[in-house]
Amino acid sequence: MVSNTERARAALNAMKALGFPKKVATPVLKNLLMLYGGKWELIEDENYRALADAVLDMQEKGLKVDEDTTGKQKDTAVDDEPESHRGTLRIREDDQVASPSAFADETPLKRPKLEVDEVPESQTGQDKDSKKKDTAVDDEPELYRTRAKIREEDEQASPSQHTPRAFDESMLGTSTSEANELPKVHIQQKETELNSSRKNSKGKTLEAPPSEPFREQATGSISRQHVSRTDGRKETQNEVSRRETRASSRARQSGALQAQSSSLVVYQKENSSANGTLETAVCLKEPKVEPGTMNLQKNDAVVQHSALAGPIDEPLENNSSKLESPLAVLCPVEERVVQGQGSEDGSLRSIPTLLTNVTENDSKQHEDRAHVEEYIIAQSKNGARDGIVNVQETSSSIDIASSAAGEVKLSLTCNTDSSNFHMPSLDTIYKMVEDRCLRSYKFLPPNFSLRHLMNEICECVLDLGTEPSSINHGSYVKINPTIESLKRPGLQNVNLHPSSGLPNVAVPNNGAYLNENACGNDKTGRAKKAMQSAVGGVSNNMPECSMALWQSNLALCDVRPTHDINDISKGEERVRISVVNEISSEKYPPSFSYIPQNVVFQNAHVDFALARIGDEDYCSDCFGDCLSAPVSCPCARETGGEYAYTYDGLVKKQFLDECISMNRNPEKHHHFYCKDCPLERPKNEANKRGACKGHLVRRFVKECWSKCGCNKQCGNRVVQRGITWNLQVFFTADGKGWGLRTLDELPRGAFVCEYVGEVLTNIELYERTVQNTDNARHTYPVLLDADWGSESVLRDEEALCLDATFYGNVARFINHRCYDANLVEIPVEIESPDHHYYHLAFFTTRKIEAFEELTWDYGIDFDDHEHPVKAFRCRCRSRLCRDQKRSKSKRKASASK
Ligand SMILES: C[S@@+](CC[C@H](N)C(=O)[O-])C[C@H]1O[C@@H](n2cnc3c(N)ncnc32)[C@H](O)[C@@H]1O
Repeated sequence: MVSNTERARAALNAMKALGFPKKVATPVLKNLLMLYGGKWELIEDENYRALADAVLDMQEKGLKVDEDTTGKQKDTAVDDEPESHRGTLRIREDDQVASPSAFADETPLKRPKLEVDEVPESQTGQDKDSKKKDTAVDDEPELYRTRAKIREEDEQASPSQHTPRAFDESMLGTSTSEANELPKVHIQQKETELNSSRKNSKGKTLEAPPSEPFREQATGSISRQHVSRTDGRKETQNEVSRRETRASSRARQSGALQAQSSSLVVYQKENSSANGTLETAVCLKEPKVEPGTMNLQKNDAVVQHSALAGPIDEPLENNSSKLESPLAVLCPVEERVVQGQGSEDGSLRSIPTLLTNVTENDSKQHEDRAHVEEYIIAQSKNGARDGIVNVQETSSSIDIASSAAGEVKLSLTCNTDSSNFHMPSLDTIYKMVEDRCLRSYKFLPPNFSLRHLMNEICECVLDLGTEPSSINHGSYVKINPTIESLKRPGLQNVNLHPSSGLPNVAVPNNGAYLNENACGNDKTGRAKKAMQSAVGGVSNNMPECSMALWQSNLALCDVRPTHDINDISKGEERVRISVVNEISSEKYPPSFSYIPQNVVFQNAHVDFALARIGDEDYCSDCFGDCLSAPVSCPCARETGGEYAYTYDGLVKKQFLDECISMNRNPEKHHHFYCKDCPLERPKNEANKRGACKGHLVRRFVKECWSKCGCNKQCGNRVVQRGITWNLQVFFTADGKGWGLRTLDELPRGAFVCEYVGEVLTNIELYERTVQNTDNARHTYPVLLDADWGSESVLRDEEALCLDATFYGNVARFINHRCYDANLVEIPVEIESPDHHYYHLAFFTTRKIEAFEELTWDYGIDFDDHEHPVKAFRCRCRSRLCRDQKRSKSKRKASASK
């Protein structure tokens, strides 16, 4: 028996003979082997044709990338290219639609073919000439010559198989019998490209009667490829059966996975040729097999394919009764929400379907699992799609189906008016969804990846579905999350983020099974891992986009603690910050991510460039401790030439008094009124924009920093050294929830902590609060408006605030106290001399006893109903409580009426 090593060597040698170096061919071979589930015969078939094609595809892809990087290069390349190649580029450029390659980023094997295998009969003489010229071997780029060479070898190696020749002139004029032997996918794809290219590159459509569906496709925006015959000729029965026979034998080799997809090709082709309407499925992957004839159950799937099966760009037929679906994708009858119904207006409906395939090599027990993502857009007239596609009348749906053959399919159905629909690239979809999730849920760990989540979902379905106790082979899970439903509040007892939302999940047949196993009790723990990996390993910090499946299971499982009660900062601070609750049974504060320093959420402009720090803003000449120097350095300029701190690291009395006074009696201090207030700008849309309410002009402390000559122990560096006192998060006894207290006695003027959170633009904050339909309990965001008066116009990205709701430090636990709070916030400049961004540091307003609660005055106007965060009923118990005063005056007013 020939060993794998020998087979690999032989394959690489064959590639070498074709001019592909080992280092190029090796990774492709590996990929292919994975995709083929270790079936060497598929690779060796036809003198390694599949491998050669894959290598070529990869090279071709590389070529396109190069071309696309510079416009100039692109133009030049196009001019020298054969028409067919040019066409492919044009499709991308002109139609602004993701090209096949755009969907095939994951693996070169996903790239569709670009061969000239056949030209439609309707092609004009002029076209033929130009085609001949374009494809003449002499004019071909090396890539094409190599392809031609492969084809020649193929023919020599297995002439009986009628392997198509590339760039054979005899194939350019008409559909020869030889050309008819080509795998249909190649032919039709090529035709599409040719037609598109001609139209796009020469500014006119040169061929084909408009009645042909593919013409519409090539010029429209919905789809770039399809697999229908485009020569206006219906396939003869002989051709169909010959093709099917071929496919059948190939399918036997390659297994059910390939055959499943292939069956669709047959179906689509037959219907398209019979009908010719614009109902198209686009598959962006190249099959190595032809339409198959596996004995599949009829299930009317709109789109089916596999990692190994190829571009299926054929028009779909209304009458879907002939459409065959994979054996395993059996939709329980009760799950067929809509059968054979169209959109309400009867218009075309586009159904982007996202598929993730997981191929298992049985013998290796999951070792050679290959994940391949594919993209298909299917369009069906009048929604006549009964079967596995679950059509929601008004919203989108996601269907998951798994097969005994190890295939997991996720299909996403979106109802839309398709008249101006064009298919975006998978990557742009991922990006947009991630951006939206981030905007809506605010709580995605930085490494959250939708792509990863998709793969993990498939793996989980597969793992759970292949558990011995499972009864769900061929089962069908229906999930209908819309962005809105994702925002719905999460389960209360799950201890997830308060703003978590759940998609609606229906789990026919095996709901109980999933509940038992999805919490990580399955053998592989993959379900739990999926959760964690999708959100960056923090399972309990699940964002709203997590699936209800996982969340409901969490409720039944022992979940990981939300926080470490010994140190809520998880070691991020210099001191440990413990958590205690002596009042209620709530063990931990609600989930949030602890960060010791501010992080920019998205659009905030925060510039730490050293070059921006001018001579007047740092002390290059200082050495050691600036406070000990005989003369104050430039860093003291901000505080009138005197440092703000004492040798003991406390804020000096005079400066502190001034800051306290500003907080307690803001009306006595200078306010700045913007002409165009950034706080009012976002209200434009709602026509609620009002006049600037004024911003208190505050005093800043400026600390020395990296550009300065002094050392880290310099007395003018306090806030940047972080928390030094022992603090504790505790549950308050007076109904304020969690709070922060000191375990040490604190002197007056001591730095306690900084308010740390996400740096948002005010627009982002506005969007957050407006979108906060589920009333997530926000901590109080703080405006960084202390120096807005120094700018004539503040751009949106410079009008910033801090929000600690989702990411923050201990300061998020500091409760409010009206007027006589024991902490005062002071703006501190550290890294950046511009005051759009600065640190907000809390200093003690008086001596504070150990175990005293720390408080600060949020500056709430309890009558201001426009504040982003709805005011609470104040329980500060200060004699000067503004809320109490308000209540009293309200009571008085109503009593006097
Ligand atoms: C920044 S958080 C403080 C931490 C919060 N207590 C907790 O449990 O997470 C602000 C929230 O605490 C509560 N809070 C703060 N000060 C309060 C006060 N004086 N009276 C009543 N509730 C207060 C309010 O719910 C407010 O929205």
